[in-house]
Amino acid sequence: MKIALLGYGKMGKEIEQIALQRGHEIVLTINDTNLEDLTIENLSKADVAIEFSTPSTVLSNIDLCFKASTPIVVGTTGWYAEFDKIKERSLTEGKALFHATNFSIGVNITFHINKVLAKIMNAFPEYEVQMEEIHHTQKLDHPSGTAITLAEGVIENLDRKQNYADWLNDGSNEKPEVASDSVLIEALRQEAVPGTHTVSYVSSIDRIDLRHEAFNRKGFATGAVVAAEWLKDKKGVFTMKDMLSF
Ligand SMILES: NC(=O)C1=CN([C@@H]2O[C@H](COP(=O)(O)OP(=O)(O)OC[C@H]3O[C@@H](n4cnc5c(N)ncnc54)[C@H](O)[C@@H]3O)[C@@H](O)[C@H]2O)C=CC1
Ligand SMILES: O=C(O)C1=N[C@H](C(=O)O)C[C@H](O)C1
Repeated sequence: MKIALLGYGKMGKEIEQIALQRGHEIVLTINDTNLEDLTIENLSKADVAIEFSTPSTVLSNIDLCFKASTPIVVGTTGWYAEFDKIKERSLTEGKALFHATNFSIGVNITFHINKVLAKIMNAFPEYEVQMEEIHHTQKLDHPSGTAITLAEGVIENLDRKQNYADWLNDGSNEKPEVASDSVLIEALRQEAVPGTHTVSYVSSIDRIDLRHEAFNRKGFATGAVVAAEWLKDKKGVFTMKDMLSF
């Protein structure tokens, strides 16, 4: 498969290694030093594009891939406010889009358990739910896309929670008070952490933690390449649940 890598930073480079190991060819790599190569003509030479760039560049990259009719796998986070518009456009124009806030199998298993646990906790109002995400200091968005997906899983299944609140705990501010129907997501930034997410249920007598810790970026990168292989000849909008069998 011929792959275009839109975003050739930490994730783009990790994806390149996995793609080559799986027998694919990288026909285009884009970062902020060669944007002149980011053309519809170049994109149309790829069977699929894998997009891990920045929250401020992802939408124009999706637009270019749609114009080139190149299926696109999007891992970039921090753009989901625009998701409904992009989905609508993809469906009406017959394009192919695969998106996920987290491509790792371990996190997707965690997403599933999180929903089951939230449903169980309806019967136990003495537990308060809270969330924490820890990432490297270069991360541009907060809370992480994964934390938002976890919060959505709680909100869909735990009747006493209706929304989430974001707290970037960088030492300059106090823990905010949040309404009782809100899940607080605490975002911490620490040197070189690939991504750690914890959903906690805390009562006055004990605490239950559901925690996923990525040791490196291989899980994210492998998931993105497998998603690209899966997407290649499809049209429509897909995510990990469509590809995984649980
Ligand atoms: N869904 C998932 O499983 C994962 C998602 N991510 C997300 O992927 C994104 C990228 O993460 P990293 O690789 O760690 O960031 P990074 O900062 O290391 O790399 C971003 C790259 O995008 C490039 N870039 C800037 N403008 C561009 C443009 N117009 N078109 C294409 N590339 C452009 C930059 O030069 C840089 O090379 C972030 O939004 C992050 O949250 C990261 C890991 C896993
Ligand atoms: O920026 C990152 O690094 C990561 N971003 C994704 C997110 O926002 O959830 C996925 C992973 O946690 C790493």
